[in-house]
Amino acid sequence: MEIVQEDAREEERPLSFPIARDAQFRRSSSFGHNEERVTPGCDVRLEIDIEKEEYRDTTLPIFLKFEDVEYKVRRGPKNPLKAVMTKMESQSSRKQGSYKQILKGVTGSVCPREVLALMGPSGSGKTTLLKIIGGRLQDNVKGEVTYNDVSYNAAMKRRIGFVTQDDILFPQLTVEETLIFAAFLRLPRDMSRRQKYSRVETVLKELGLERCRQTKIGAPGVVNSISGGERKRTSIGYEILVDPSLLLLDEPTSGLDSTAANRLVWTLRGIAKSGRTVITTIHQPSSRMFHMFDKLLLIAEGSPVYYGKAKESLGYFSRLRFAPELAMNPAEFLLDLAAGQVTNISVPEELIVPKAAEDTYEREVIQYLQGKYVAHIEPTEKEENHRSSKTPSHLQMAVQVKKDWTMSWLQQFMILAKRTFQERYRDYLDILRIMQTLGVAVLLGLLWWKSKIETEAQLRDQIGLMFYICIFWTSTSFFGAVYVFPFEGIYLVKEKKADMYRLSAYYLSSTLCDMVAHISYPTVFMTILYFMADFRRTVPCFFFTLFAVVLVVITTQATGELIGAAVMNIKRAGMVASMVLMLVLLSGGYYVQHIPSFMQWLKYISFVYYGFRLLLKVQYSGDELYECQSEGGCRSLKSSPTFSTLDFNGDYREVWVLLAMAVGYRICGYACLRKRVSVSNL
Ligand SMILES: Nc1ncnc2c1ncn2[C@@H]1O[C@H](COP(=O)(O)OP(=O)(O)OP(=O)(O)O)[C@@H](O)[C@H]1O
Repeated sequence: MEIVQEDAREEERPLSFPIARDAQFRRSSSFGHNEERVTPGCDVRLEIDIEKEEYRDTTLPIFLKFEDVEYKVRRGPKNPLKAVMTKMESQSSRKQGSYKQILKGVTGSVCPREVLALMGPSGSGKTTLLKIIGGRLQDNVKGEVTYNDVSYNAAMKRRIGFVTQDDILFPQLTVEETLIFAAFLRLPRDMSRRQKYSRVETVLKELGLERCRQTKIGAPGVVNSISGGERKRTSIGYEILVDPSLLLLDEPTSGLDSTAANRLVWTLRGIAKSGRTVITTIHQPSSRMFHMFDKLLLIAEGSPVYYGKAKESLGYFSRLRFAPELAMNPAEFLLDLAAGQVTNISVPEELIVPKAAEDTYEREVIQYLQGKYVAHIEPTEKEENHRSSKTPSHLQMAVQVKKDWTMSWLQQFMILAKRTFQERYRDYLDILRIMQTLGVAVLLGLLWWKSKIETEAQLRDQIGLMFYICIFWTSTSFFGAVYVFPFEGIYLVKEKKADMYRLSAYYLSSTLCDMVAHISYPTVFMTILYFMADFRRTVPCFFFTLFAVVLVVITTQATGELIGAAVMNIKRAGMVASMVLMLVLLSGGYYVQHIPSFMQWLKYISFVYYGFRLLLKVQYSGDELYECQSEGGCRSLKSSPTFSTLDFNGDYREVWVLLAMAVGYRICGYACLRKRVSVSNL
C-alpha cells in the first residue's frame, strides 16, 4: 500500500488511519500518460494502476456522481378511511399535488480523497440525499446516482459505510465488544485475529474511546451508559473500522464539543486522504472545521444554492453581492443564506425592497439564490460531469464485483450467537423471571399438592392444572418471542443494509439462543411441579410430559417470532399477539369443548389444542389410570368431546403436528423477516 502525495497540504497531518491497502494513487500533472484518467468533477488527476481483481477485498476508489436527483413522498391522508380510499386509487389517477417534493434536482460529484459537506437548514433534505446516495432510498427517486459510472447495485452495500443520525448500537454491549463483533463480522477473512483486534485498538485510539471501552453502551440518556458524544464516536468507529470505500455520515459532530468535533472532522479528512470518498452532513461547523472540507453542497428547501469548493463559497456569494456585515463564521453565514435569513447580511439591490409581503421575504431570498445556482453553477457542473472521460473500465467492473463474505455461514452463525447471547443473557437470567418460574411452580404445586385422579372431580382438577401449564408457558414464551424482531429490527436493518452477514445466520442464532432460555425455564418448572402435584410417577412419563411442554413452548416461540417479524412494530406486535393468544387458548379444548363446525379450523392452527391433547395422552394413557374409580368411572368426562376423541393407545400424532407447526411457522417467520428487512428504509 502506498499513497504518494506531492501536495504539501497533505502533509499537515500524518495518517494514523488504515490506508487503502492496494490502491496506489499518484497525483500527476502530465497529460497523455497511458494509464492516466481525467476524472469527472475532480480537481485531482488520479493514476490507478492496479488490476480489478485486486479490489475484491480491498478499498476501491469510488467516483460518485449524482445528477438531477429528485425525491418526493406521498402525503398520507390523516383519516384512515381516506388512506384506504387513496390506496385503492389507480396509479393513473394519482395527482401531482398529493406528493411532497423533498429534493428538487440536486447535482454534484465527489472523488476519492475528497470530503463533501452537505449543509442546509433543518429539513432541507440533507439526510434524504445521503440516504439516496447510500442506496437506502430507491422508490420515488428520479435522477441518476452513479458509482464509477455504474448505478447502485448489491455489490455496493459492502463498499459503503453509513453512519446514521440516530446511533444504532446494541445497548447491552460495551464499546469494545461492539467494535470487536463488528470487526469479526466485517473484516476480510484473510486478516488474522490479531490484526482484527489491532484494528479495533486503532479505532478506539483514533476516536478517543479508550476511556469508555469497557462501558456498556446503554440506552440514550440513561445513567451508567456512555455519553452522547461517545455514542456518536462508537457509531463512526463501527463504520470506519472496515475501511469503506464510500463513507457517508449524517450529523457526525452532533453532541460533540468543538474540540472533539474538530478532531473528528480531522479524522474524516485523514480517511478521505487515504483514498476514500467521504460525504457528511453537518449543521454548525466551526470556521476551522469548515476549512477542512473540500467541497460544499448547500441546500435550501430541497434545492441546491451552492455546489463547489468549500473555500470558494464565500467568494461566490460575495460576487452575488451577499456579504456579512459583521465578522461571522462562514458556516453561519451560509446557513443563514440558505434559510433566507439576511439579518446583518448585505443583499443585492434586487432584494433590498421585498417584492411581496414581508413574511415571504425569506422565500424570495431562497428563490433568488436557487435561480442564481441554476444560472451559474448547475450548467458548469453538468457539463463537467458529461465532458470528462469515463471512469477507468476496471473500476467500473470492480464496483459490480461483490466482495466475498468475510466468513463462512457457520462462522457468522457462531459470532452472531455469541453476540446475541452476550446481548440477551441479562434477560435470560433476569431475577424476576427466575422468581416467577420458581414462585408459580411452587404455588401450583401447593394448590395441587399430591393431586389424585380417583374421582371425576379430582380428575377434572388435574386436567385444569394441565391446561393451566399450557396457558402459563404459552403466554410467557409468546410475549418473550413476539418482541424480539420488532426490538432488534432497527439493528438488523442497519446491518443487513451493510450486508454484514446472511439473514439466515442471524435468524437461526437468535432463535436458538432464545430457545435455550425457553427450554430451561419450563424444565425447572416442571421438575418442581411434577413431584409436588404427584403426576404419573414413571420415568418415561416424566420425560415425555417435559418434552410435551417444551414442544408447546418451542411452537409458541415460533408463532411469536412469526408475528413479530410480520408486524415489526412493538405496539402492533403486542396487540396482534394478545388477539392470537386469546384465540389459541379459547380453541385449546378446555374452555369450549363443543366448538361449532364452522369454527373447527381454529383448532388446527392452535398449538395449545395439540399441546393440551398431548399432555392428556401422556398422563392418562393406559387403562388403569384412565379408569378412574369413582361411581360411573368418570363417564361424563370421558364422553366429553376432548376426551372422547383422544386415542390413548400409543397414538402420539400431536408430536408431529407440533413439530411441523414449529418448523412451518419458523419458515414463515424467516420469510416475513426477509421481506420486512428488504423494504425497510433506515
Ligand atoms: N417519508 C417522509 N414523509 C414525509 N416527509 C418526509 C419524509 N421523509 C422526509 N420528509 C421530509 O423531508 C424534509 C427533509 O428531511 P431530511 O431528513 O432530509 O432533512 P435534513 O435536512 O436532514 O434535516 P435535519 O438537519 O433536521 O436532519 C423534512 O421536511 C422531512 O419532514
